[in-house]
Amino acid sequence: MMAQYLEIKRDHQDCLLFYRMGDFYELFFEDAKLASQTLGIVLTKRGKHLGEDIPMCGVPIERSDDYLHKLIASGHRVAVCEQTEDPAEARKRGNKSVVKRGVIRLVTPGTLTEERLLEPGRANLLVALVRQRDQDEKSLFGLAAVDISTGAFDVYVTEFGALGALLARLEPREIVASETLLADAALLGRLQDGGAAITPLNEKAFFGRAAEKKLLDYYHLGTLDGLGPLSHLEINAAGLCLAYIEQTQFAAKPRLNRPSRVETRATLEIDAATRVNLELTRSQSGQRQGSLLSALDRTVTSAGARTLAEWLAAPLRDIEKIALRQDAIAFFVDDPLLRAELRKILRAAPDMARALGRLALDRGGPRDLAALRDGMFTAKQCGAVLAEKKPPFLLAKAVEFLADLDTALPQLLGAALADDLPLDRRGGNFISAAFDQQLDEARALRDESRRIIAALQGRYCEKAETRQLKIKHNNFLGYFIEVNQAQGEKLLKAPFNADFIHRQTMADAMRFSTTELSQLESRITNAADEALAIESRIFGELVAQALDKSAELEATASALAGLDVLTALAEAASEAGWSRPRVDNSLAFQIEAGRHPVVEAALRARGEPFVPNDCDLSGIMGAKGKDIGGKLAVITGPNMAGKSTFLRQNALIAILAQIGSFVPAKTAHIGVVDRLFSRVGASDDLARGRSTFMVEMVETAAILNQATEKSLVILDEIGRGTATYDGLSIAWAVMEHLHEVNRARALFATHFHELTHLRQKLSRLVNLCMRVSDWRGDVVFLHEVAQGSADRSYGVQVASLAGLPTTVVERARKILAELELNDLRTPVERLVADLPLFAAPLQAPEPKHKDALRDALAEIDPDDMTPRQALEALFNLKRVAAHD
Ligand SMILES: Nc1ncnc2c1ncn2[C@@H]1O[C@H](COP(=O)(O)OP(=O)(O)OP(=O)(O)O)[C@@H](O)[C@H]1O
Repeated sequence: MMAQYLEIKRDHQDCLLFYRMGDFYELFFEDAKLASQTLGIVLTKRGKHLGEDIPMCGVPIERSDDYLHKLIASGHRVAVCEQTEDPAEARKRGNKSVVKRGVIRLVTPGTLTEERLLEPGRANLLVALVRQRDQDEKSLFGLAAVDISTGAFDVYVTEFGALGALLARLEPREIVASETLLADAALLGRLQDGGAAITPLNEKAFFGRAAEKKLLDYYHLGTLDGLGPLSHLEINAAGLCLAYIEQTQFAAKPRLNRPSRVETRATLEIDAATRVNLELTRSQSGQRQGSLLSALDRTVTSAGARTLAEWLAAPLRDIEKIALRQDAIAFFVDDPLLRAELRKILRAAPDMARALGRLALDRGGPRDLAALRDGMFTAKQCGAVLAEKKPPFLLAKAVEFLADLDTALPQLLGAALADDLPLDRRGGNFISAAFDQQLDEARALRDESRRIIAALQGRYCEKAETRQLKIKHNNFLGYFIEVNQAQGEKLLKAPFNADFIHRQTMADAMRFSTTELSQLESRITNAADEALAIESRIFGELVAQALDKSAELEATASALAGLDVLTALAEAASEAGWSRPRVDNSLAFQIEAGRHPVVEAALRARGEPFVPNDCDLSGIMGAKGKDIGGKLAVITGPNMAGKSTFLRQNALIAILAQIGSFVPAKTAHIGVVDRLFSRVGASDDLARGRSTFMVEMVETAAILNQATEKSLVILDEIGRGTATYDGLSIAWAVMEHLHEVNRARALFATHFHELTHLRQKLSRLVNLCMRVSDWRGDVVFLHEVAQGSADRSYGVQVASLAGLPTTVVERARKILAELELNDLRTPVERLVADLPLFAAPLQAPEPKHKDALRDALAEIDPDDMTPRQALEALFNLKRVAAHD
């Protein structure tokens, strides 16, 4: 057996091997040590290898999902090795022969399907990445994202610059890419940012024609035209993904939708840093709690929760699509009774997509079939309730689809499945009585035989003249008669031994059999086996029928999820008094009485009010109706006054508006934002050797390089991580660039009050400040945003509120008074007047030094030169150097 183990293990070095032995998966050698440590289970030993004890540990089959969950969560991959033949078959080859085994599946983070291994409210994406360089050596990436638990399959094409944003949006659990690609350190760093498992693949076999063939075979197509227009990059990425699925799933074939192209330009692009800063799906500490998603989520199904997370990760840019969602939400806001009724029905909707995914992989059970049945009925019910009203377009389409749904399958499942369903199908008893005549007969025989056993026990008691006789069952002996020692001695003798045949003597009992009992046993076993075989056949037939309808089932599941999200967004909007924003293609950004949904909810929980604030960054039209660009608001005010909250709330309102949701504001008018950037708060990235200041500058650079006049930019205290004048100068130049070049709508919070003087130069700059009142020397935060600039920072007062020792606070007051006396601001005012506007030297400066020597060197190709040519080249270089 060890030889077999070692042979299988050799092919799966990068996985822990779960080796099936009876009712356990056993692990050996290093695998056992690792698993026992990770899982906290006992490490034992079994036999010897090369003279050494073999470490071993095991997990029981019925709890293996829990153990798998822990191992995957701690970054391991697991190869599941099953017995591939009946032990009886192996015995036929001789008593010592080993049962055949083989790996049937690799369990990796991106290929999970089991309910207990998956997060209900989160997609479980596997991403395959390929690269292509164009003539300019620019990289383009093809990316395929598959969720084998639901069948979702999307393909994307993106540039390196936008790759991080796309990955941050998708949040894959696992990324597969070629070894060559992963050798690129910059790229690898970007892939590692999201914390996904990274799996290298030897790619050659999967590209080009091989990738095409993978797709054709998978979908049984003769030509790729059936998949719509896909580029080579998309085909390669999809092919790589399918290749990895094959490598991990072996014979099992997940049900996957056909790959569909997603245009990244159709959605609001939000880079990874901004997602983290704005705490969209997770708070800064990594929890769901405290994020926008958790404050917003009123969904009642897991599929709905996943869809909401997807919407929030990819807000739209198409104003028509946004309006369709808004119409549906408004409809539900206006009809709370209908909303409540639908939400009540939806609460019973099971996770159809994932149930279907498991059934397709032959990992499903009776409850998965029931999920399809219940899901279909729920969908029909929702459709009927909605049809009574006059719903807007998006919902009317759903009603139409649901009305046409054929109920033959759920009816069949309804008739076939028993009321109480076991989790596992192997034990049978999930098909209801009266569904199949053959099954009923086998079951009757099986159950009747059991009654006969009970009667037999009574008869044998009489025959053996004892009341202590029992008929029992175990796997080794089958059915047997058990009596105590004294009775056993008696049965060994005449006349009893004519009927009772001795089988086993135990310490305190003896076991017997009879010819009659043996015959009965085979009848019982046969009947039970037959019943099980029939149930298994019926299960297979039902699954086949369900899979035949998989496209319809999938569409039903997504209609239910969509309904859940739309009613949930209406629920959130009604609860918190949100309003429908006006979203168009202008450069407007006008929020009246906006609020931060997460901070407001936290304050409300503490019984404190949130102060709403207006914000107007709307673009200014130039002559001839041409947009000149958005406004740039500079916000000053003390720490703790609410600057960051104000900045973030406006970004969140834009995101909510573009997912089609209502927004926490009295009114809002937003011109669609193409990209959202934020540089908020301090964080360093020591793992990648970047200080706080460096991270800040890298993120700021990305903003200045990419923001357009349709973007929204949020900058919080740029330049504070370095010396005052360096910081001020950087912040100054950044603002000029934003105003003159990017022309994006922007909010800029700063402690450099000097920057407010730029108002004189920059026409679209507005100064805002957080109002505070000074009460007997103490600062009181009003959290109100007002026009104008803050007169002072109140830093010392805030420090005193934070509990700095009084001596330090007093000393700081004195120093501040000295500094103010010297009036450091005067030179800045002068600078504003004197410095030419940023626009003047906007063209990139000429390279400092034209390097002729370097150019000459670049032209030399040593591989292509004779020694004589090399010598000439050397002389030439000396000449160039002399002139330079
Ligand atoms: N509009 C508001 N209404 C009521 N409370 C608010 C409001 N805005 C902020 N707050 C409260 O003030 C606290 C501080 O806000 P915030 O972090 O936005 O201040 P800040 O000016 O950015 O401070 P710092 O400069 O120190 O980062 C918040 O945690 C919140 O409790």
